[in-house]
Amino acid sequence: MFHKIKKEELTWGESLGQGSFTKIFKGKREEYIDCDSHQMDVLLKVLDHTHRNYSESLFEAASIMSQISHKHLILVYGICAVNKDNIMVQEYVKHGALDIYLKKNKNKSRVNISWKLEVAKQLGYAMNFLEDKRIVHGNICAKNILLTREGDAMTGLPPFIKLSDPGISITILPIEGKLRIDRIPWVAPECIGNPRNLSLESDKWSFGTTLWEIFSPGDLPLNSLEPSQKLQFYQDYLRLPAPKWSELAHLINQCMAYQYSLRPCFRAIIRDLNRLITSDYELLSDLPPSEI
Ligand SMILES: N#Cc1ccc(Nc2nc(N)cc(-n3ccc(CO)n3)n2)cc1
Repeated sequence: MFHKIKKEELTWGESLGQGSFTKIFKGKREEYIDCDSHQMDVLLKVLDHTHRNYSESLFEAASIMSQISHKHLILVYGICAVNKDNIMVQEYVKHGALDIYLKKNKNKSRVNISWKLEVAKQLGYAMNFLEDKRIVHGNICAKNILLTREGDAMTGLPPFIKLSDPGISITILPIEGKLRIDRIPWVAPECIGNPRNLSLESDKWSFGTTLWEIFSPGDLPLNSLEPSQKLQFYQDYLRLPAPKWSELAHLINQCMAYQYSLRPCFRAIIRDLNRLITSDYELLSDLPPSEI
């Protein structure tokens, strides 16, 4: 399962924002290694009291991430459950979530095509690792990608990302609720009607949507649609607006195949991303970065 962390070990810092069910805070964790104390930065993810009934889903998310370790997966130290608070304690990632970073750096030259391809490839490695272990993540999106290193185009230092925990699983969200529709177009079509269809294949669909997010300058897909129109999008087998770069559009559409057996495995996705990386340089000559 996961390590139980005592309240006394934790010191609370500033609020860093909130998700749909949780609030996140910076914190410090006191830990004793061979009897002298060490203070380390941690991220405290607190389940809202109103969603206390979702606590076992938060524990499940922590448990999944605690069972495995990989350089592109977030390190979860454990859970601290005190009176009515349920807190997931994870490593503190310096630059936070990718969706916010992309918005903030929308037209910065630092976040160029090779930067985005590197981030996409690292996510592919994390997903390939999970696929090899037959572990379903269930909530792949730019909000759950964390940036440990911004990278530096001058020195050629690439960015470095870690995939965060999946948070509250869609399988326990009420079927009629808006909360599940809000996850369109990240959640695969086969999971909207029956979330039990969450699978390694549905993670591939979400990867496709996340690729679209990474290459769209900070836009949210289908953001302008009402919930009913989002459902209709799937019923009409519609596609996200294709990026101008046709090879990228092709890869996104392969991942977001409505027929889940047609979605490529992550080994194939990584191979295709490597092809884009090598082909990318001819492309640079004729399109400004924001026009991909
Ligand atoms: N300004 C600012 C700022 C915000 C957050 C961090 N750090 C961090 N560390 C983690 N381990 C996880 C997260 N998350 C953020 C959203 C989610 C949802 O998954 N996680 N943020 C650093 C700077």
